[in-house]
Amino acid sequence: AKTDVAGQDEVEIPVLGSQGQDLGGQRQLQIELLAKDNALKNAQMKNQHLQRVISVMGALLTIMAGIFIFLLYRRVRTVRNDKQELQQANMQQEVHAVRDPLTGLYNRRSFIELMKSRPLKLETERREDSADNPDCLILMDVDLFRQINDTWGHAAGDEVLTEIASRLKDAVRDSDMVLRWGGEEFLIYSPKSNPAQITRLVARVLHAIGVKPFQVADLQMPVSVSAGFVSLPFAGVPESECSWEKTLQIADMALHLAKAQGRNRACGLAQLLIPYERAMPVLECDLAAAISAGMVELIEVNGPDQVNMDHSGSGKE
Ligand SMILES: Nc1nc2c(ncn2[C@@H]2O[C@H](COP(=O)(O)OP(=O)(O)OP(=O)(O)O)[C@@H](O)[C@H]2O)c(=O)[nH]1
Repeated sequence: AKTDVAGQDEVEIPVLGSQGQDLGGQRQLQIELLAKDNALKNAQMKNQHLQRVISVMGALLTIMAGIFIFLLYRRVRTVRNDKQELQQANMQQEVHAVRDPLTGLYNRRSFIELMKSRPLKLETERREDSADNPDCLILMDVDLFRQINDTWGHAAGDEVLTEIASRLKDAVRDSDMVLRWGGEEFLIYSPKSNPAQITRLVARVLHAIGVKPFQVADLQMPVSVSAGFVSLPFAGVPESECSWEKTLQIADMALHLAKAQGRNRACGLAQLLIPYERAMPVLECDLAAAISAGMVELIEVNGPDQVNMDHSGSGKE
């Protein structure tokens, strides 16, 4: 301590001046830095939290999108399956509407539909060649089929019908139509066949059925058919006068004549030898009388020789 003029000691006041200010400033700076640091950490924590929320939300969204896509896929698949099933059902219905379920052949209904659409064709394409190349109807009935059923059982009978269908299809041209007319009756519709072709086709059909016994399980069965055949239009008579239904009735009469003459054969009615109006009433009542009276020309086709047509004995190999 210094002594002043009055002899009193001068007290040395510490110089806080700029040093103190520095300290205060540093502390302030530290506080600010800490505050900034805190703020940064807070911001980082908030950021991390936000990121976690975003990740969770993203995961949730992904899961939900996955579930949505899965459900959508299932729905689309179900709708597609339903549609396919419906289409298949419709197709089956269509097939059953035109096909016989046992043999797979066309059925009676499909033939009627075909005949309904036929007059349209008649007007255009058939005019020129219908006289030379008429269509042909061959109606067939399996011989003694009841005996086959009674002796070997209904299932064996069914197999015989299926095999007949297969042999008939093999015997005809691609353009011919083979139908199961009902029960043990079959029909071949052969468009545009001349008379010589018709006779050959009928012979081929009888041969296809009768030449080789049918193999059913371990049985060997001789099978034959009888047939009646006619041209359509019948004997050149316009269909406006003799419709396809009436023509088929005439084929049925010819078929019964073939049965009466001993089976395994076919009878065809070709030309009328007197006018249709006079021939028809006799023909419808008594075909044999109409033939012997020279009203209609008869064509006969024999089937192949049969070894033994009696099914009441055993046909086991
Ligand atoms: N297995 C089987 N039999 C059938 C079917 N449809 C009809 N039948 C049988 O066919 C037989 C027809 O017999 P009939 O009309 O008396 O004539 P048939 O014994 O063939 O004698 P003919 O015609 O005089 O040679 C009957 O026994 C019917 O039950 C079928 O889908 N399956």
